[in-house]
Order: sequence, then C-alpha cells, then structure tokens
Amino acid sequence: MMEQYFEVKENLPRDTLLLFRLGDFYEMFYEDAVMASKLLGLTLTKRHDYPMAGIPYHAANNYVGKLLAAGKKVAICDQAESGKIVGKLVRRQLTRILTPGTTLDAAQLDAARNHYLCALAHDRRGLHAAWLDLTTGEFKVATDPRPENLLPVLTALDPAELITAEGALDAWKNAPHEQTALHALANFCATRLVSELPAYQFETASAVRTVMTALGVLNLEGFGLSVSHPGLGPAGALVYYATENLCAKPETLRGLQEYRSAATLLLDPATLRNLEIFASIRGTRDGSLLTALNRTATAAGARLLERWLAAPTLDLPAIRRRQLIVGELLAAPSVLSDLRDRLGAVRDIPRILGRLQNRLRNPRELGGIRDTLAQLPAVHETLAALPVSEISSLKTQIHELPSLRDHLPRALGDELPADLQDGNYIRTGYDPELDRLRSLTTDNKTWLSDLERAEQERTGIRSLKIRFTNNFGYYIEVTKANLHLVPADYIRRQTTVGGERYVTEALKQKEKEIFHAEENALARELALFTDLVTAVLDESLALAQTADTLAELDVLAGWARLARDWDYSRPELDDTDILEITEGRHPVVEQMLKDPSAPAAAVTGPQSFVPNDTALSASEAQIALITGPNMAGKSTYIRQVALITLMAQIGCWVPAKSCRIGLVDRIFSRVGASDDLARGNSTFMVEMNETANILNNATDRSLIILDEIGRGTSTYDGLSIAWAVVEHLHRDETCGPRTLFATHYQELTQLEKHLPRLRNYSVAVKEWNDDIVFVRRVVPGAADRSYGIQVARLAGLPLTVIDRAKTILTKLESDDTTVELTTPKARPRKKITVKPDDAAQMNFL
Ligand SMILES: Nc1ncnc2c1ncn2[C@@H]1O[C@H](COP(=O)(O)OP(=O)(O)OP(=O)(O)O)[C@@H](O)[C@H]1O
Repeated sequence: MMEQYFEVKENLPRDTLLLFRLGDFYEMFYEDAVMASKLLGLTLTKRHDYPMAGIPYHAANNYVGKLLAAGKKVAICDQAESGKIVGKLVRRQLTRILTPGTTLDAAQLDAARNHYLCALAHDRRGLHAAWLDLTTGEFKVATDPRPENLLPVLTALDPAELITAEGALDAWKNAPHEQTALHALANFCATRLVSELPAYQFETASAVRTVMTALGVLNLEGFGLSVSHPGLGPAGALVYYATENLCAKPETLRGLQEYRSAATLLLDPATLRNLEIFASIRGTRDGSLLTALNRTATAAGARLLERWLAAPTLDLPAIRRRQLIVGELLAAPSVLSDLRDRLGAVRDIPRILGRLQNRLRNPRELGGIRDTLAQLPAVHETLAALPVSEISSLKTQIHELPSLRDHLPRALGDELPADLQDGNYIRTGYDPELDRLRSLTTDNKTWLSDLERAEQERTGIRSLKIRFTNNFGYYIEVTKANLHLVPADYIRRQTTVGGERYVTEALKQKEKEIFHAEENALARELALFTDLVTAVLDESLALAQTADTLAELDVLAGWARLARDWDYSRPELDDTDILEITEGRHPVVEQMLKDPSAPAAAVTGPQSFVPNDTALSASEAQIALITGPNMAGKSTYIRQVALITLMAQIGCWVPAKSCRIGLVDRIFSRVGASDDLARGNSTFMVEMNETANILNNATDRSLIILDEIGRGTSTYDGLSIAWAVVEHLHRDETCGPRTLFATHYQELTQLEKHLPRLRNYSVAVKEWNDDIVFVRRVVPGAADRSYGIQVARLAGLPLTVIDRAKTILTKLESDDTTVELTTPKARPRKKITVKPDDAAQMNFL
C-alpha cells in the first residue's frame, strides 16, 4: 500500500498534500500529516515510526476547504474498486488535485462570488492574461500594451489563484525601479497564491492547440479571435493546469471571449478600494457598493452583478436596455414580486452543470435542475403579463425544456441524498427492474424476520435475535443463559461478553443473496442516474443560456426593487461631456443612515440623507473645488458623484431626482490616507503614486475625485502640489477630465480667478454661538473658514487644548505671528516666531 502511496506522491507537484483513501478515512503521511495536523487540529499518530493523520471520508469536504483557504493544494487519491474483497490490495488512483482556483465543490466556494483562475504573461508587447471560472465555464483572454489598463479588471475579478511562467514573478519584482507597471503587476501577485508552470506551457502555438481541443473546435474564428492573440498563451497554460488538476479535460468550457479594456469603464485598484466597491475599508462586504446594490435572489444573479461591477460596459445600447427593463419591472409591481418569488426557488444551475460536467455528481445536483425547471412555466407566465417590451428578448432565452422537466420529477424521489452510495434517490415506479431488485431486498428482510421467529420456536430461546454488523454480516445471537439450547446445526462465529454469535448454512446463503440484491439495486440505480445526467448534459447549452438569462433577470428585478424602495430614478446616458445630477444621494451612506441597527442611528435615530446637486462638464465647469469644514460632508459628496456615475453605467437606476451623464471611460479616485508599510511605502508615497497614476492616465472622458491631495506632507509642500495638480488637470485649452476636488487649502479657491473651467463650491454649515451645525448642503462659492477647532471640540479634545488652539489661531490669522509659550512659570518666558519658511510662495498665494 505504501508503494502505491509513494508512486502517486512522487508525481505530484511540490507543495501538494496527498489525501490517501483507506477505507472510511483519508490518511496523510510524513510531512503532509505533520502540516495537516497543525492546520486542521488533527491528532498526529505514528505507524511504523512515521507520522500519520486521518480525516473521515464523510467530513473530507470541510477539511479540504480549510486546507484550500490556507493556500494549500490537496491531491485526492481514491479507491478505484470496492474494498470488500478481503486480503487483496485495493487499486487506488489520483482522482483530482484541488487548488484554491480549481475546486468545484459547493462547500469550498462562496455561492455569491465568481471564482477565477487567472494566468498572466508579460513581454515587450504588453500584459497578456486569461481567466477562467471552472465552476461556470466563463473563459476570457485579454491583452494590452499597457499593464495598467488590464490590472484594474484583474483586481476587480480578484482571482483565487494565479499562474505564471517559472521565474516571471521574480523578474517583475526585480524590474528596474522606473518600470512601475511591472511593480504594480508584482504587487498584484504578491497577495495571491501563485502557481508556476514551465514557460513552454505559455507558448502560443501549442497553447492554441490546447485551447482548441478543450473547446472542441477546429479554429477560433467563431470566437472572433486570431490564433496569434497573445492572450492565448496564458489561456493554454490555464487549460493545461486545469486538466492536470481535474485529472481530465475540463468539460465546463463553453467558449472563449476577448475582454477589451477599451470597451470597459476602468476602475483602477486604488479606486476600487477607496470607493469601497466590493468591500468596505474595513474589509467587510457590508458597507460596500456591491452589497448596497445587491437585491438578487439567486447566487448566479449575485455573481453576475459582481461581474458587471468589475467590468462595466461602455456599450450605450446595452446599458439602456438594462435601464429600460428595470423600468418595465418597476412599473408592474405585482409582476416584479411574482418574478422575485419564482427566482427565489431557482437553484445554481451554472455551478451544478459545472460539477456534473466535471464528474462531481450526486442526486441533489439533479434535484436542483428539476426544481429550477419546475419554475420556468410560471416565470414565462409572469413575464407574459408585461406589455411587449425590452424584456421580450430575454423571454426567448428561457428554455422550458418540457421533456426534461417532466422526466426528472418522474425519475427522482422527493428527498435526495447528497451521496450516490446512499441509494434510494430514484422514485419507485420509475423503473420496473429497479423495483424488482428492491423488492428482493424487502423480501429478504421479511425472510430474516420470519427466520428469527421460526428459530425462536424451534430452539425455545425467546431472546434469540438475528442481527447484523459490518464486520460479521448477519448472525444469530444467543445469550449465555440459553447456550445449552443451541441446536447442533448452528456454527459458532464469535464469543461476546453476553453470549455467542452463530450462523447457519441457510443464513449464510441468504446473506449472499441480500448483499447481491442490494448491490444490484444500487448498480441499477446508478445506471439510471447516469442516464439522467446524460439527459441533462445533452441540454447543457439550453440550460446554461436559461441560467444566464435568469441571472440577468434576477439582477434587474433586484434593481427594480431597489429603485422602488429607495426612490431611484433612471439616469440619462449619452455621448456628451456632461455630468449633471439633481438631488443626488450617496447610495451606501443613505442606506446606513436609515438602518436602525447602524451605529449612527444608535445616537440620533434613523436620519435622512441630504441630497445635493452636481453640474460638471469637460468643456465648461470641468473642476469643482469643494471647501468646507471638517465633517461637513465633502468626502461623502464627491464619492457619491463617482458612485452614481458607476451605477448609471452598469445600467442601474440611481439615487437622484434626475441625472444626465456623458459616458465616462475611467473613474479615478485619490481618497483618504492609507499606507503600504509592508511594501515600504509611506502614506505620502501611496498618495503620490495614486496621484501620478491619475495624472498620467486620465483622459477627457474620465471622472476624477480627489480628496485632500497633499495632506500627507508639510503644509506648503502639500499646498503647492495640490495647486500644481489642479493646474495640470486644467492645462488643456478647451476641456479636461471632469474633476471633483475636496480640499482644506482655502488658498486654492483663488484659482477660480485664473482657471476659467474651475468652480468653487463649499459645504455649508450654520454657526450657533461658538458651535457649528452641519446642514450638508453643497453651495456655490468658497468656504470662508474651516472650523477645525469647533470640530475638534465635538470630538472631545480637552477644553484647555481647544482654548489654547483658539489663541494660537487668532494670532496666526492676524499679522502678529508671534506666539507666546505658556510652559512652566519657573522658566523664563520665551517667544518663538512662527513665520513662513518660503516667503516667495506665500506672496504668490
Ligand atoms: N448629505 C449628507 N446627508 C446626511 N449626512 C451626511 C451627508 N454627507 C455627509 N454626511 C455625514 O457626515 C459625515 C462626515 O462626512 P464626510 O466624511 O464626507 O466629511 P468631510 O467634509 O469629508 O470631513 P473631513 O474634511 O474631516 O474629512 C459622514 O460620515 C456622514 O454620515
């Protein structure tokens, strides 16, 4: 057996734990056992001096999930034949290798999230990538001469595992300092599990063949791809890796699409983080835009929403179509609520198909298909209540598959086991042969109870019992007190504390028949199951299309619900350079303010969000410079503009009274302070990196939000940088990227006089004695003061500090820039002079 073990182990990639099936356990040996016992908290045992640890076969999924979450790869070696024959070594074979990117098991996947395996290659033509969700079959290639155009979408897709050619990652890490794109690539890889493959797996010529074989096509023209597309190298490497891990060709792949950065609204990694698109700053899903927009009823819908947000299309007709469908559903409340109820009963067809196609089969998966198909006539009926409309195109893509829909409930029982070995999932009456085999088992059981009664009578032992254990099979049990009554034809098998166990020739014969009948029934059931799987897979294309359409309907119906609950409006999208929002609100903050369980509500009760207007255009009011006190709502305001724009461009309705947006090609943001100390970058360095990225990549169609640029350094350095950044954004004579710039540097408001496309705004506050009241209104014109000291008092700074700060402020604001030190009286009074370091710059301001 250990020879078998070493044979399998030898051929595994490094860092792969081998789970070796022994009866009801998966065992691990040697260093695998030591590592797993630490990670899983298992007891480490010893056999012949080598360490060993085991997990029960039934609970394997859970443990494997934990190993994958810890970034490990796990190879599963199963028994390839029944272990019933005593004394013979069972044949075993590697069934699959599970890695974080290739696992298909529902227990190891987040149903609401896509699960990508992504391969990357870089050469002088640029960055080439391919990504694959094995669970659903989504497969894409991309190439871009500028890595910074591809990294945004890759970050948004958040792959579970990356594949690169051997040595590539080291080369990116050690690239010369000025090669910032390669460093960004290395940073992207640094936080993820990277598996390396020999470089030849990335060679385009052989990769193209691998991809075509996997897709079962003779050329790639049907997918609009030329065989020289540089993304095909990584695509080939992906297919190779998936095949190795599945120990079979991946059967989920439905096609290959090209992703084009130019057709997508790009959100660079910093913006995804700053605007809290997929996760809040605290790293939780709550508080993110994704959660605020997610009203889906199905897992496939939730995943589609994530994909739309990760790569918003720039295709105007497609966006408008989504908006219109939301509108149609919103206008028909009863259709909307019926539809959402129906969708609630729809199961995760794409992932079920993925598992069935890749040999992970159990009766419940078929139950999922059955339950979903059962909903479809009602879905059609519900949609038929809508007038002929945009939704009609979706209706034709929902296939009812009547014969499969009737077949599955006839064949499958109501309650379905998760494991094929448990049997009893095929309904009685479906197959006469199965019924016959099952009745043999039932007859046999009756025979056994008849035998028990007959033997009790024959021997006069009233306590005589016929029992069964896995080790001994069927036997007759006689207690000690009755042993003298045992007849001569009983064959003794075992002595126990309480008595003896016997068999008879007739019982042995019957036992064989019972095992045989059970085995035959199970085998028959399995054959019927396999036929059903084939019938389902024969319809996999229609099922997949239906599932995609249901997912789309689900997202759009969810948005209709969202629009109704929060009073959203349909944004107007066009090719102009305008961005006009009337009474816009922040989608996430608004929901949190109303949420009675939110922390803010604990103090003041649920509050209403104060709406604000925005009017920008690349050629006129290009830059909105927003000043105002701390805590007034500047950051919230500029973020809400970015989020409303993003929502509009994925086809969602928006939290505003009305809204008109000329399509935006990229959204950039530089918000808040974060450092990256682990990679040797200070807060200020991160801020400047992000600003550099914006200035280098923004186009006239971009939207930029900048919050307190320059805050991370000395006042004058910061102010000068902020000043120069605004000028740079305004450098073009006629137009520039639409920009919202929130700042505490009052001096910048002077720029309005020099830059014709800059407008000053401020967030108004009311003064009340020495207090301020936040009214959250954005109004034209610059703020006169920053009220920092009042806000500091609200934050609970000691009053002595507040009073002293006021004195210093008064002095600083007057011409007298000398501030008296009030430190210990015993010491002689000393005066320090606060004066600008750079008189020239002060004059200039
Ligand atoms: N329009 C609004 N309606 C209601 N509440 C708001 C609004 N805008 C902001 N708030 C609330 O005010 C708080 C402070 O807002 P925000 O962080 O945007 O202020 P800020 O001006 O950027 O402050 P600072 O300059 O100190 O960073 C937010 O947490 C939010 O709860």
